[in-house]
Amino acid sequence: MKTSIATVSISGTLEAKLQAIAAAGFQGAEVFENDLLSSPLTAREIGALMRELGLACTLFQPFRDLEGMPDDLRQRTFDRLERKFDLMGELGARDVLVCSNCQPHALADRGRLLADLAEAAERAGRRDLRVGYEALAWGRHVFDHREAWGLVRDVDHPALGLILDSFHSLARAVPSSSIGDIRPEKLFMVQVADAPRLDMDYLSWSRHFRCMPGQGDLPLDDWADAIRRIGYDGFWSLEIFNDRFRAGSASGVATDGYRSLRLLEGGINRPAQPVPALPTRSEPLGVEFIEFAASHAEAEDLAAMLRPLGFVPTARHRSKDVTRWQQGQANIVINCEQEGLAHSFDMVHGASVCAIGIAVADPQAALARADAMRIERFEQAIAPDEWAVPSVRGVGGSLLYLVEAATTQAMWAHEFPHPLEPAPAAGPALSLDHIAQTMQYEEFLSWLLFYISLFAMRKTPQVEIADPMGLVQSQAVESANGAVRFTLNGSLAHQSLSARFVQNYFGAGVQHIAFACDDIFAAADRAIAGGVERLAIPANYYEDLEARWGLAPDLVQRMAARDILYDRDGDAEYFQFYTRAFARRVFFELVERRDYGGYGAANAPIRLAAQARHKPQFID
Ligand SMILES: O=C(O)c1ccc(O)c(O)c1
Ligand SMILES: [Mg+2]
Repeated sequence: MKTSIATVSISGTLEAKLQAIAAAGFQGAEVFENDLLSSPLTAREIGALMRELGLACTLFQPFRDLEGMPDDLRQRTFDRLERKFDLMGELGARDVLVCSNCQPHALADRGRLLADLAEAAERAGRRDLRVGYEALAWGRHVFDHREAWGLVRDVDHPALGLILDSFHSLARAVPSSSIGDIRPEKLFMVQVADAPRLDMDYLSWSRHFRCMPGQGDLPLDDWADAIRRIGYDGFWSLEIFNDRFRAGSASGVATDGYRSLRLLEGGINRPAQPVPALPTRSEPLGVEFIEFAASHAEAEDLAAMLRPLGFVPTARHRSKDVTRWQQGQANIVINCEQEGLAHSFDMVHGASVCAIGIAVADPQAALARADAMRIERFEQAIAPDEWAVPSVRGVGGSLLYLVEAATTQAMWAHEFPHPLEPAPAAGPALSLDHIAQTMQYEEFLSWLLFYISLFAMRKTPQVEIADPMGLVQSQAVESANGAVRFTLNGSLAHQSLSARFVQNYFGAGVQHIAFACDDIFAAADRAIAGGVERLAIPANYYEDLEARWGLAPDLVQRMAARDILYDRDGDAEYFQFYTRAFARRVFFELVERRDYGGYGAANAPIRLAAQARHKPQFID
C-alpha cells in the first residue's frame, strides 16, 4: 500500500507538517491549498522541501466550484484554474483534486457538467497535469461517487479521473459494490477517513469528526476490498478533518495516521488477511500480571488493600526488590527497586501500575506486528540470567510486556524462586476482569488505535458517562474471548474524576483494576472483614434498583449492606463492588458476571458521584 496524508490532517506550520509526515513513514502528502497560502515559503520551496524529505506530492487540493458555473462566471473559473495549474507546476504536483460544486447557483445540466470537466481536462492535459474529480457528500448536484464516476467515464479524457473519498461515500451509505464499475486507470486517488456514527449534517460531520481508520464506525473493510478488487495500485491518502487532531502533536497524529493505514491494509475488523510482509495481530490470551511501582512505604499501603481482596505474597524475585502476589489466576507484582523504569515511574506518579504483562502465543510475532505498526519497543538492560520478556511502550509511558503463554509457569519459577507464603487454596478466588486506563481526552482515540492495531481486539461503542463534575467518554477494547479487556476513559471537563486523575497523577495511567469472582457477596464480605475501605452507595440507589428490576427485597438488602451495584442486560446480570482509592489514585473493583458482557455503564454515574464526595475541597 502506497501511503499518503493530506496536510490538513495535522497541526503546525506546513514545514512542520511535512517533516512529521515524512518521519512517520508516509511516501506522499497532499498539499492543502490553505496550508500553502499561509506559508511564507514559495510553492517552489515547498516542492523542493518535499523532494528533500522523500515525499511525493500526491495531490494539490481542493479546487472548488468548477463544473456547472453559470455563463457569467465560467470564464473566471477557468482563469482561476489556470493560475492553480501554474502553482502546481512550481510545486511539482501532477494531480489536482476538484470537488463537486457546492454553490446554490451551480447548474444541474449534465451536458454542461460534462463540457466543463472536459474543458478542465483538456487544459490540464496540455500541461501534463491531471484533474481528479471527487463527489462531496454535500455537493449541490453531484454528491455520490456513482454520479461522479458516470461523468468521468463519459468525458473519457486521459487527464480526467475519479477521486474516491471513503467519508463521502460511506456517510451516505453508497454501496461499496458500486466501486466494481470503476476502471482502475481512471481512479486517480483514494482518500481515506473513518468517522463515528453520528446523526448530523454531512458537512459538519465531515469537517469536525473524521478520524483515523479503525477509530470510527464506517464499514471501511468492504470499501477497501472493493477498491483492491478492481486492481487499484495508487496511493491511499488519509484526509482527516478533526479539531482534536489539529490541536494535537503533529508527530503523534502522523504516526497514528500511518498506523491506521497499515491496520486498514490488513483489515480492521477482519481476522488475518493475506497481505504479504504485514505481520498479523496477535490474539491476547490473558493478562498474566500487573506490575506496580512503589516505595516500601507505599507497598505496605498497597498490601493492606490487596490482602483483604484475597491476594497473598507468594514469592520474591531472584535478585530484585520485587514481590509476586497471587490469587486464583491473578498475579500482581510490586516493584520496589531503587532504579530502573519502575523507580522512575514511582518518582513521577507515586505508586502506580508501571507495566502489564499480556500473554500471547508468540511474543516475537507480536513484536513484529508492533514494529510494523511503529509501536515503540522498550529495551532495558537485564542481567544475563534474567528471563527476557519483550515489551513495548503503552499508555502513559508504562510497559506492555508480551509474555509467552506456553512458558509462564517456567517464567514465574525462574524469576521468583524465593517462596514466601503459600498461594491461597480456597475462597472466592479472583481473576482479572478488566483494567481501566484514564487519559487525556485528546489521546483517547490514539490509544484505542494502539490496542486494536497491535492485538486482535475489538472496540465497543463509545459511551458518555455523567460525572457530577462533567462528561466522561468511555470505550472498551476487548479480546474475542473476553480474557483481556481495557476500558479507556477521557474527559474534557477539568474537574471530572478522569481529569483530576490525569492532573494529580501527572499523566495517563491505570485508574482501576477490576477482578472477577464467582461469588461477589463472599468476596465483598472477605474484603470488608479484612478492613478494606469501600465506596459507600446511597440508599436511593437501592430503592430505584428494586423498582426498576423488580428484584427480591432480600437480594437488594444484601447488596445494600455491602454497597454492591447491580446491572442487567436481558437475563444477564452484573454485580460490582468498589474500594476507595489507594493513594487517591488507583482503586479496585470486584465484579461478578452472570453472562453479562458490558461494564455497568448505567452504574458509572452513581460510582462517580460517590467518588466525587471524597474529592478534596481545596480543589473546588
Ligand atoms: O470539506 C471540504 O471542503 C473538503 C475538501 C476537499 C476534500 O477532499 C474533502 O473530502 C472535503
Ligand atoms: Mg476528500
